[in-house]
Amino acid sequence: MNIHLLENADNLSKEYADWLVDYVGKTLEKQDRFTIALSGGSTPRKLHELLATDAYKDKIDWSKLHVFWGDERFVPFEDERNNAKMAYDTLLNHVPVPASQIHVMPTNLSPEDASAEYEKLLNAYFVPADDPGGTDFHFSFDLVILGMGDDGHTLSLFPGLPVVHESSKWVTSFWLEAQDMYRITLTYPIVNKARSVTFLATGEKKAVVLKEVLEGIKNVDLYPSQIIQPEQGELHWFVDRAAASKLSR
Ligand SMILES: O=C(O)C(O)[C@@H](O)[C@H](O)[C@H](O)COP(=O)(O)O
Repeated sequence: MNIHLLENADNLSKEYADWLVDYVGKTLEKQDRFTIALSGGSTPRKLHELLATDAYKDKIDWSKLHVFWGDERFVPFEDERNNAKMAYDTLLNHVPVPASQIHVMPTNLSPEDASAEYEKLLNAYFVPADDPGGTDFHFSFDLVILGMGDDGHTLSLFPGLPVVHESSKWVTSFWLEAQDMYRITLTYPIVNKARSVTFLATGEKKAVVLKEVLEGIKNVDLYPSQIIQPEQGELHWFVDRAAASKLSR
């Protein structure tokens, strides 16, 4: 695991943007597409806005990006809570990713149909045609960007819910009582097959839970972020000083 410790949220966005430019560039020297799953929440906003500035826009070959989401609040696209809307407003409306390569989690179908359709799409992207059962399938996304809630959740894997352990599907949906809405989310097995997984966590409200997630006893029901452990890929945590303030190292 790699921990990138930055002074504050602005520095973190800049460090992450530089890391991303480098990683996308190196990956595209070896292959001609880059698959990325974006996160919802508020933390990635600054990063998105930075990537959309003139200073960064031209450093990434956006035409090669294939964009997905890690999870979605099951509200219409126009709703301010919709994760895809946030990403369009802050980044995707400002950079030239071909529309056919942007794969929003649908919220205009039933939650079950939406997750089944998204899973089918991921299958088509990641399971080699000569290995339909996916038995020799090593990697999914080139990059998954994740956030972590103050309660230790990531994606829509919330503490104490069965969805944390879902392993028979890559995408699932469920009713989230606490927020009075359905959620659609990637599950841990497909995320753990990514080549690189990066968490972004800032602010003192995350300090206690970050310590538990990184240094505490493993208990994924209490701290679902702990279930994210790439099998063969890299795990990076980008944290600011406030979020890291309780870590012992
Ligand atoms: O849709 C969502 O709510 C998420 O994708 C969620 O997992 C998010 O990443 C964390 O809650 C962190 O959110 P913040 O960045 O706002 O702290």
